[in-house]
Amino acid sequence: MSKLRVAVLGAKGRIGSEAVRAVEAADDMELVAALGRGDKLETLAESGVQVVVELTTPASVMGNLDFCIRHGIHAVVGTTGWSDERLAQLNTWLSGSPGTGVLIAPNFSIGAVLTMKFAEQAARYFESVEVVELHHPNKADAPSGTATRTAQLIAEARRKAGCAPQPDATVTALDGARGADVDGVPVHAIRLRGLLAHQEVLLGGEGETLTIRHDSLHHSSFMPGILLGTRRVVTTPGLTFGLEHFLDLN
Ligand SMILES: NC(=O)C1=CN([C@@H]2O[C@H](COP(=O)(O)OP(=O)(O)OC[C@H]3O[C@@H](n4cnc5c(N)ncnc54)[C@H](O)[C@@H]3O)[C@@H](O)[C@H]2O)C=CC1
Ligand SMILES: O=C(O)C1=N[C@H](C(=O)O)C[C@H](O)C1
Repeated sequence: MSKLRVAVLGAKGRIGSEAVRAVEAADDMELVAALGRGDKLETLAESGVQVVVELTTPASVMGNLDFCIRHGIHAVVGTTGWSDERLAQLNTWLSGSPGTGVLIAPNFSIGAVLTMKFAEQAARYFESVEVVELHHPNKADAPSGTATRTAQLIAEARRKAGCAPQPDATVTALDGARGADVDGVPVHAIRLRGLLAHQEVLLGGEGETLTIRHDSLHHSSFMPGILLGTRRVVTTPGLTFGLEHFLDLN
């Protein structure tokens, strides 16, 4: 059987360099390009690549995906910074390239995907819910893509269940003291040397609390998800948002 031809964009970055090693080690994949900032995207077309793993920056990702989709190259995207406008733009591009698949995964680690799922399930049973994400201090964006997605899933679950707004009697607060408001869910971002990527979802009801916590202790935690996404995206045209769609979670 022929090997899947894979390229990594952001190949010298923290997660990109780990992804290069993971693709090289996968028996069913061949690494045909590993590009960093400033490298020419035309190299991709010449390499005969089938799937690009995009792990760069929010400023670079749209240009890279525009190129991939125009050339019918599937993409597995871990880069953060997704807005409704950006997703709509991607859908427009994809409609002009039927057969091309793009997976955007706010988080590739199975534990983080499960944290989001469990938080979504628990959200309607508790009066209060807040998200705390904790990352290494070199992270460029806050709150994390994972925390933003978690809060959106929680908010959607609470809306569907007809939950009342969360109790919060705060009248005066220093800017930022109550975190960022993501769809009505407070999200707090901590940056601390020694950490990698961690998240807690705190839920509170009458006389009880529930804490769902996940810790990524090494970038290797993201690799099984990246490899799974790479194998599945070639047979999944259009836009898929979230690795959970490639996992049998129901
Ligand atoms: N979805 C997930 O599971 C994960 C997502 N991430 C996300 O991945 C992104 C990268 O994270 P890190 O590796 O920690 O950052 P990093 O800063 O270590 O790496 C980014 C790399 O991309 C390069 N780059 C920038 N523009 C480029 C372009 N146009 N073409 C090729 N390379 C380009 C940079 O020079 C840098 O080497 C961030 O958005 C981060 O939040 C990180 C870890 C897990
Ligand atoms: O920048 C990181 O490191 C990570 N970014 C992603 C995010 O913003 O959610 C995934 C993970 O948290 C690691």
